[in-house]
Amino acid sequence: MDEVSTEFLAYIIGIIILIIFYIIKLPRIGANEPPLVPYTIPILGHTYNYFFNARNFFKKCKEQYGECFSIYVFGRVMTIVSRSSLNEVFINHKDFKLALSEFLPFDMLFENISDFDKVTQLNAKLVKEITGKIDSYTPIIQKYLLEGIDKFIGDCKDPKEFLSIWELMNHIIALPMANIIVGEEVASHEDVVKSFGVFVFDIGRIRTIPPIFSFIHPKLHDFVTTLPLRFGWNPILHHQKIMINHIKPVIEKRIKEKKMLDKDYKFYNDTLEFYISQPDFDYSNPKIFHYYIDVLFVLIFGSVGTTSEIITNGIFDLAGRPECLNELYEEAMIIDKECNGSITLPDVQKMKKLDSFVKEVLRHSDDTLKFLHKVTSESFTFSNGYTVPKGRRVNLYMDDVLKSKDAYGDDAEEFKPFRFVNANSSASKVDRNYAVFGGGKHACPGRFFAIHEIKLILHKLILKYNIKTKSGKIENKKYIGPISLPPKKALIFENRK
Ligand code: HEM
Repeated sequence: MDEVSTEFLAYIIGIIILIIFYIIKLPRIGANEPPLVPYTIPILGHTYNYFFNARNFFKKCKEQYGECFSIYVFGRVMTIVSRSSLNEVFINHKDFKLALSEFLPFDMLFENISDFDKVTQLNAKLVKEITGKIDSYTPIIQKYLLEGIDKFIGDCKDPKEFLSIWELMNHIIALPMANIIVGEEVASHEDVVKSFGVFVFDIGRIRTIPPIFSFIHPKLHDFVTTLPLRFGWNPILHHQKIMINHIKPVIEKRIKEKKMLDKDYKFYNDTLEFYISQPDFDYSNPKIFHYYIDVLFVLIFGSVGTTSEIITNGIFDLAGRPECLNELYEEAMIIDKECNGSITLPDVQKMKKLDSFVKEVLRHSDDTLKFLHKVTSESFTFSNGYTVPKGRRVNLYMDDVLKSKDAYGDDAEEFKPFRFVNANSSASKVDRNYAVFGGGKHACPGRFFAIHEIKLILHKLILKYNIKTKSGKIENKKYIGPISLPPKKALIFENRK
């Protein structure tokens, strides 16, 4: 064969491969499914709009296609569910499951856990127990928050500029969280507290690769992103080692005490006691002990980064609005005077303006879509008649819920810090128009604890510092497609006179 005909053959084969690829990748939508929004570029589908124009794109799609519609992103169909149907996803646990593994390879990260549902149930039980004792934890939270603020922000007689505010807040709240979760003795080690603070960011590094390989096949993306793990780089191992080294001697000590004191044994006020008291707990069996260390890290993963993200958003929302900061300062001063600086649970409950502010911060978290689920039953039919098949990715249109004019009025888009002051609607209350903590049976059990801690730290920061954005403006969040992250801008802290 001469050179020209070889080239021609290669060209034809290339075109055939492309056509086959195109046919394989054509989205298939069943008869009764939510409509697929048309698109112009094959294979790419709606990926560009999903990534670079999320807010406007989903608004237009809803106006045109209604409550439920489907889009084609990263080589797969995804159904978007808006406000009226969204709650059906939360309450039908047999049909939908939160698809966390789409973001992180949990089964590879936490090698000692085989049943994540069991772990979630155990941690949910633990969190409900600590919520019941929130009053007894308040002095511990307060003590270590103050220690963290002093250590990481300190004296700002001369204004100080801080750049990585989310990391800063993570380090501060790691202190009270570590003291409550693993207890004061274990948390007295600096590397333990540091692990609490950086663990979420270390894991997050796996998430940084956008799912471009999913255009070929989702499994290829999973394979590529887990390559470092397959070659032995697991960001958890280092933290596990630290925790095992410091927790083991404390457990040994407590078990000895228990034997010696029997009924007179005084339970420590931390969640380590909860794990130790589980019937199958055995620290001398490495398999069981390492399993519980992983369970502990799942709790840290779900509790520290989430809380510090909202605190960070809150500080930016304050720093850009001096009039709001002043009004909250006045409320904080009155409460601080009444309790002489030592806050109790009823004092936190008195912070009505702060509670309303925190709720508005959460309402403005600004994720267009959130809570990616997967259909786990054969199919699910919404009350509007649309059916989604098994395996379908279902994402929730949070903007449509949290910025709903029906629920929040014509000014729903506006940030109004004191919107809820007289509304008898606290920041931790779950309802269908305020789904920031999920909904149904699995709604976040840590929300009372989280709001309590967020209010406490903001109260202490507002009392101590005047906080401003360096630019003097309200800073925008960072957007990665339909997901938002706190602004990555500088803040100035200055002591109050
Ligand atoms: C502002 C901070 C927080 C936010 C925004 C948040 C949000 C959420 C969300 C959206 C869920 C899933 C709900 C669902 O599946 O429907 C969840 C579950 C959970 N959260 Fe939180 N969370 C926060 C803080 C915390 C804290 C501080 C703790 C622990 C002290 C915690 C413990 C849990 C647990 C154990 C679950 C699993 C519940 C279950 O599946 O039954 N969370 N959280």
